Amino acid sequence: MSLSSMDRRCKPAGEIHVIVGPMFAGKTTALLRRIKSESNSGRNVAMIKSSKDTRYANDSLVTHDGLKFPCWALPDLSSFQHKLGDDAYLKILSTDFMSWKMLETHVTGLLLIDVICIDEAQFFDDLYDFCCKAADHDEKTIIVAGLDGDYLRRSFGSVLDIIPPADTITKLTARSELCGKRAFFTLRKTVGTQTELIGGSDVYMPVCRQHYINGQVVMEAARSVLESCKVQPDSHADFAAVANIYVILDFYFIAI
Ligand SMILES: Nc1ncnc2c1ncn2[C@@H]1O[C@H](COP(=O)(O)OP(=O)(O)O)[C@@H](O)[C@H]1O
Ligand SMILES: Cc1cn([C@H]2C[C@H](O)[C@@H](COP(=O)(O)O)O2)c(=O)[nH]c1=O
Repeated sequence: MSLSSMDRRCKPAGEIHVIVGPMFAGKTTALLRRIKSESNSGRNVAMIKSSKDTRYANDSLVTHDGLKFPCWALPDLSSFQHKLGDDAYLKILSTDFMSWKMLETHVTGLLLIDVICIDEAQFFDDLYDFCCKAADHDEKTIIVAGLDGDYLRRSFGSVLDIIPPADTITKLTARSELCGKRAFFTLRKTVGTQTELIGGSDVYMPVCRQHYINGQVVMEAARSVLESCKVQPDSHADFAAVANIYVILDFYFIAI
């Protein structure tokens, strides 16, 4: 069998597109733009975000400047197909494209998903398996947006794992809140050290490389002062230490 006749028998292929960058870079805004253009081309789109993000209503995706779109808030991606219903998800049940076309005419009114957008991808542990299955076997176009790195610039969740099977990768940048230069990183302004900490501009700011390095030094100092407070609770030294943190932070975040 020639390659071109095999091609004709093949099912149409899916796609994976990945959008990464720090917080406030416009990843969610880019997803919304993409949804609009896909819907304008007549394709059915589903939007998924993580149910870990409880900042906004569970049924909407909201950008940092307030744009909204209805979405599914899910704890993991494997529950998507289950919630949506197998018929709606599995646009092509049969291996044969023609029999799908026949089936389609009988399933009127059923929402058949062509494009799946995933926001906050860093929170989904099953990202790799879901994206590969959906694109390779189920012919979906998957558009993934998420943080490539956490506040310590470590790889975040499984986002980097889907770079190899992706068709395209876009790294967006924000504007540094401290100097206006291009911001590649997210600085955490609070002393918490857990990797996952939901928040917006109250907790994080986008920064350039220089302000990331300086800011990390300041925050690490603040964290160790607070850590030392835990050793001797209720002492006068605690208040002095906490006061010091505010002086340092004031100096860094306001004076600079
Ligand atoms: N430091 C900031 N605080 C709040 N909003 C910001 C800040 N920097 C940029 N923004 C706004 O956020 C928008 C991007 O929001 P969004 O698409 O939700 O970003 P992301 O999903 O990458 O976090 C920008 O267009 C800008 O208007
Ligand atoms: C850097 C960093 C961020 N997070 C959280 C904070 C927000 O809830 C989301 C990112 O949302 P966005 O759409 O990209 O603005 O992730 C975190 O948990 N840990 C981190 O290190």
